[in-house]
Amino acid sequence: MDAIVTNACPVAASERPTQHQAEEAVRKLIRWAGDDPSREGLLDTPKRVAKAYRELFSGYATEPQDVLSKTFSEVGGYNEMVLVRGIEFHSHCEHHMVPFHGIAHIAYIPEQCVLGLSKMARLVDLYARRLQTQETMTAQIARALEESLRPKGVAVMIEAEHMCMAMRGIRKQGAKTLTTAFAGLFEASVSDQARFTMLARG
Ligand SMILES: Nc1nc2c(ncn2[C@@H]2O[C@H](COP(=O)(O)OP(=O)(O)OP(=O)(O)O)[C@@H](O)[C@H]2O)c(=O)[nH]1
Ligand SMILES: [Zn+2]
Repeated sequence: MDAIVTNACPVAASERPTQHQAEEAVRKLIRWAGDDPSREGLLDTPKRVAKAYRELFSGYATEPQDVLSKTFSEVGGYNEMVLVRGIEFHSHCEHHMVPFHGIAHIAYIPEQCVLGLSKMARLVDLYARRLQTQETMTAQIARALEESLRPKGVAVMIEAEHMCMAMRGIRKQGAKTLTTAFAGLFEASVSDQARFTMLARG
C-alpha cells in the first residue's frame, strides 16, 4: 500500500480559533443563510454548534497508537482471520462538511498478537470523527492496523451513504459507495480478498 497523507491535527493548538471566535463564525453563517442569530431560538445555537463540533470532530485529538497499543499474545495458537463486521459510523465529508454514514468491516490475520475487539471500532471512530473522504478513511484504518499490529494481512471495507449526494447536488437517495483496502496476505491473494468480502457481507 502506498504511503498516505495523514490529516491528524494539521493545525497547531496555538493557531486554533477560540471558542468565542468559533461561536462568532456560526453567528455569521446564520446571518449569511438569512436568519437572525439574536432571535430567541437561535441565541444559544452558536454555543451548541461549537459543542457539537467538538464531539463530531474529536478524532483530531486522538492518535491511532492511543487505541492500538494494547495487544494480547495468549490466544492458544489462533492464527486465522479475525473479522469485526458491521461497525457503524458517522463522519463528515471534507468537501461539503455534510455527514456521510455507514458501516465498516475490518479483518486482520494475526502474526503474534491480537487486538481487543473494541479497539477496531475505536479506530473507526477516531478517523470518522475528522473531515474525511471515504477513500482516505479506508486507507488510514488499514495503514494504522498494519503499522501498529504488524499482522500478516489487513482488509478493510466501508459501505457508506453520502448526504452531500442525497440532500443536495445530484440528490440521489440510497446510493452506496463501497471502498476497500488490502495489505499483506490480503493484497497478494484474491481468494483471501474474496473470503473476506463474503464473510464481511454475510
Ligand atoms: N471521492 C470522493 N468524493 C466525495 C466524497 N464525499 C463527497 N465527494 C464528492 O466530492 C465532489 C466535490 O465535487 P465539486 O465539483 O468540487 O463540488 P460540487 O459542485 O459541490 O459537486 P456536486 O456534489 O456534484 O454538486 C462531489 O462529486 C462529491 O460527490 C468522498 O468521500 N470521496
Ligand atoms: Zn460531500
